[in-house]
Amino acid sequence: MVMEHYIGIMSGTSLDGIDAVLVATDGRRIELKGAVSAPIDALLRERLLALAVGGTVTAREWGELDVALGQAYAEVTLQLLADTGLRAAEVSAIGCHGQTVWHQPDAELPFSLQLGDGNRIAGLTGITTITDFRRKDMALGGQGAPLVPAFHQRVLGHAERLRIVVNIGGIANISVLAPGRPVQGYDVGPGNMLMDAWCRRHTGAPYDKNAALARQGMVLPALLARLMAEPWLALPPPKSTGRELFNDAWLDARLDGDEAVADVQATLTEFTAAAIAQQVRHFSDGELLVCGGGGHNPLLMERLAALLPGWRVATTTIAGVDMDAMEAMAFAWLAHQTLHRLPGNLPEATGASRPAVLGALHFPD
Ligand SMILES: Nc1ncnc2c1ncn2[C@@H]1O[C@H](COP(=O)(O)OP(=O)(O)OP(=O)(O)O)[C@@H](O)[C@H]1O
Ligand SMILES: CC(=O)N[C@H]1[C@@H]2OC[C@@H](O2)[C@@H](O)[C@@H]1O[C@H](C)C(=O)O
Repeated sequence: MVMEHYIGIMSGTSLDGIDAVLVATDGRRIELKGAVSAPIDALLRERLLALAVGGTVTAREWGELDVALGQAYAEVTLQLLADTGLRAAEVSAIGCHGQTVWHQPDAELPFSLQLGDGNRIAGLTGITTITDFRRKDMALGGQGAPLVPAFHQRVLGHAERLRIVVNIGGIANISVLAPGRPVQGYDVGPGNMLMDAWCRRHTGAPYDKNAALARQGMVLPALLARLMAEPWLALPPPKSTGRELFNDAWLDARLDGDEAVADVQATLTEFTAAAIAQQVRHFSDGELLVCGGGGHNPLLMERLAALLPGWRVATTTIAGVDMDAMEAMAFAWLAHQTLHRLPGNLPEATGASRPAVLGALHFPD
């Protein structure tokens, strides 16, 4: 098949910024050609956070955030084109995940909502733009997440070795790539979300850089046990979660209130590793390949290795796929699938009744 260019844009639940990549793909081979990251404007971030924890919002606020994000995604795309020297006409499509502001897969009226106006992206870039990747899967009874397992399988599946890819973004999700078996994939618990929120609340810094704060503290066993007792963690897959569950209120309800800041940070780091390890242990020993920002947290990586003796713990970068580009690459690949009317979801991961062509198309003309 012919190699075509696609752009993938991801701004994840950590709300740390926008990642955009340019790939060449024929659906099977995927080559990374360029990448740009841009911070999300601080005010925009605060407004989005307020929305993501269930704050009251007017239709006007809603529409403004949708447009502001669409504008930001378009600007990152134009930067990527400038950096790589490619013209818009040479890009087949953009796959833009958008910003998740609410995800309720198990409610009576399930939905997952991502903001970022695709009309604006298509209009400003001149490139066909695909958005809203999750709701078709949900319409078919699925969780609408995770969507990356099919892509993980394509780029990191191994003929003989069991590999588990864990994306540690705001939420942590795993893809179990077992030779000769269907891919399994589901969310396993918080990724950086609780660690980031605690650090931000007590130091003002957006995250605990290199685990400096956590290393000053001690794990509090009673608190760790209360965190691990969260019933969602023990639910069988398919399952997905988000900030709607793992937020400040959830943590505060489990604190005594007199804990030292660094001890809570240490305990949250341990909890994040333990919730991932607990799921990985269900499978026989193999390789655990980490992508997403959590792979840059040295304490988290140490704790995963310590909790999983017998597993080789490394980043996906070592296995050949850039850990920071992985998710954006997945949405570039999903755009390829949609444009060619091929399915993007894996029913065994999301629980949907069938594979489906995902997303909403916005043509630039
Ligand atoms: N040097 C570092 N030390 C500690 N943590 C780090 C470091 N670098 C990145 N991180 C963590 O990674 C986070 C960003 O991760 P990432 O970009 O994968 O999130 P995301 O795009 O929101 O992901 P998702 O969509 O999967 O939720 C930061 O908020 C921080 O917690
Ligand atoms: C609703 C939503 O945005 N979910 C994200 C989030 O971030 C990680 C995890 O939770 C995963 O389920 C998903 O993202 C990836 C890209 C996915 O769909 O596979």
